[in-house]
Amino acid sequence: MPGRPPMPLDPPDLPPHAPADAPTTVLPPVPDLVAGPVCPAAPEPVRQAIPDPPAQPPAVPAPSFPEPAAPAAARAFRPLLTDAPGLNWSGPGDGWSHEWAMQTIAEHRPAPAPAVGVTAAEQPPTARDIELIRDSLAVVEPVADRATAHFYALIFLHHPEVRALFPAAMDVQRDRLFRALLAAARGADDPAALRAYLSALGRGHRRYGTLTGHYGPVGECLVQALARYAGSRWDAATELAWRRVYRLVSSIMIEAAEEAARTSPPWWHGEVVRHERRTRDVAVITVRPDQPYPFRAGQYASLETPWWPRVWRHLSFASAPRPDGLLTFHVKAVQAGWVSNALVHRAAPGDVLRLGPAAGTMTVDHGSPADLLCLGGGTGIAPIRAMVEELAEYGRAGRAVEVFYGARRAGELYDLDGLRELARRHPWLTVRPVVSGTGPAEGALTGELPEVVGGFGSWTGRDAVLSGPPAMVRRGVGVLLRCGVSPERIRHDLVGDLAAG
Ligand SMILES: NC(=O)C1=CN([C@@H]2O[C@H](COP(=O)(O)OP(=O)(O)OC[C@H]3O[C@@H](n4cnc5c(N)ncnc54)[C@H](O)[C@@H]3O)[C@@H](O)[C@H]2O)C=CC1
Repeated sequence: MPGRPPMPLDPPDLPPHAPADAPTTVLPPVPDLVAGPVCPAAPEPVRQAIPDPPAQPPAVPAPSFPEPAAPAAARAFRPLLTDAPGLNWSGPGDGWSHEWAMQTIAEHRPAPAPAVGVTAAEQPPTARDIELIRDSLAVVEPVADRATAHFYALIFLHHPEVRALFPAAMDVQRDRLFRALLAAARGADDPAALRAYLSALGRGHRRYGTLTGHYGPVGECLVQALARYAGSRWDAATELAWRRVYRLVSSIMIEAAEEAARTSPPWWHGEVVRHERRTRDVAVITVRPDQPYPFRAGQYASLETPWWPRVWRHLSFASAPRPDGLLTFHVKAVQAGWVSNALVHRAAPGDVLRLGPAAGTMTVDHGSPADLLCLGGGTGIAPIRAMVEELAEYGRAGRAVEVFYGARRAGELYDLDGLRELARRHPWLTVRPVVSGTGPAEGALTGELPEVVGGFGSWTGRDAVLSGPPAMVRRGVGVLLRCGVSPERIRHDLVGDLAAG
């Protein structure tokens, strides 16, 4: 058995870059804010007035499920990791982290009563509150790892019943929480978008087992942790600001979760029915959900594998809703990616995954008369493939769709045959493979995907969708803006990230 880490006063360092599919959180206030491919601030494109818009895809009716049903023909879940002392550094079940947490908390006893009146904390946040929150976050940012470790230590010590909702390894989780707080503070400028996002977040948190009663204690722990690490920047006005914002955030999430509980289960089970290795690292996985699963092309789901309990990873649907109800995902095994490696290298037909509800706003606007330009990089092609399928079913006649599909090597264009097959059947669709690395690239354009698209000249008047590595999306947006695409016509899955600069 691996030895326990020494007993430092500080928790282990966070990895500089969290793997794409590292653990996601299970508690409010905003843990998933940065975990998903789509962030809340995606602007709704300007809708044109057009006669007789084509039919939208029918929404799959969501039946009422008081409790999630047992999966049909499910294989028993056999977690790979049920006890990992070296990883499970945080939580009352772990002696090392327990000791550390006791020490840190003893140093800083919970603040007595809040310094502000209940009534004041119940008021909606003001613009000044948002400023105070941003100021205090700026102070906490350099010590974010300690602040978030302290936050979780407080939760796990004072509310140990909550520990079971979290993944065993908490390191990436800590990083996510703070980045989420930053993203929420930034998003406060657009209350409508933030509300939409928080509602989705509240619905999504049902899959973790989050209950309405968890929000209050979590808020208290958050305020205490921030109070400790905001140092002299913390005062009564800042505390009031945090309480108001937290109250608003949690009320939106709770309302959405309770609303969703009336019509849909907190999660779905999905049995793997097909597993195709397309390259060494990429698998295309088809899943049969145990109940009707409502979604739109361009959205994504959170997935949990049997091997890494409570570790969720976002994946886009790679096909439009179809009559047999099956769902397809494209997964690339990334370095240190627990979920992605399990899905690519271990999953097989018969394995049962868990799925959270569909989320994301990068859907096709069938009311738009504009031609559509799509940039898909690597497995980022997945939602674009789904959107093309949906357009084939419901798109308006005469709307041209151009897909640029980028990879580093020709052999990595794992979905090119399928896209070309679609293009053969639908003359409105053009598919252009783009290869950025050296090596043979027969039939493909060469160069970095954004620059290749920019080389085509003006794209004025188009709707555009981008999906792929964040750097590609960022550069792609810049190129499209320079090529005449209006900002409100550009959709991608990194809006919050881009807003961050
Ligand atoms: N699996 C899924 O359902 C989805 C995945 N994604 C994301 O898509 C990404 C796919 O990653 P990989 O397949 O490894 O792609 P990759 O790293 O192999 O790159 C794919 C394409 O993007 C271009 N690219 C990469 N970095 C670039 C940069 N800095 N500037 C300009 N172009 C750049 C490459 O030249 C290539 O054309 C991941 O970040 C994943 O999270 C996004 C949406 C859905």
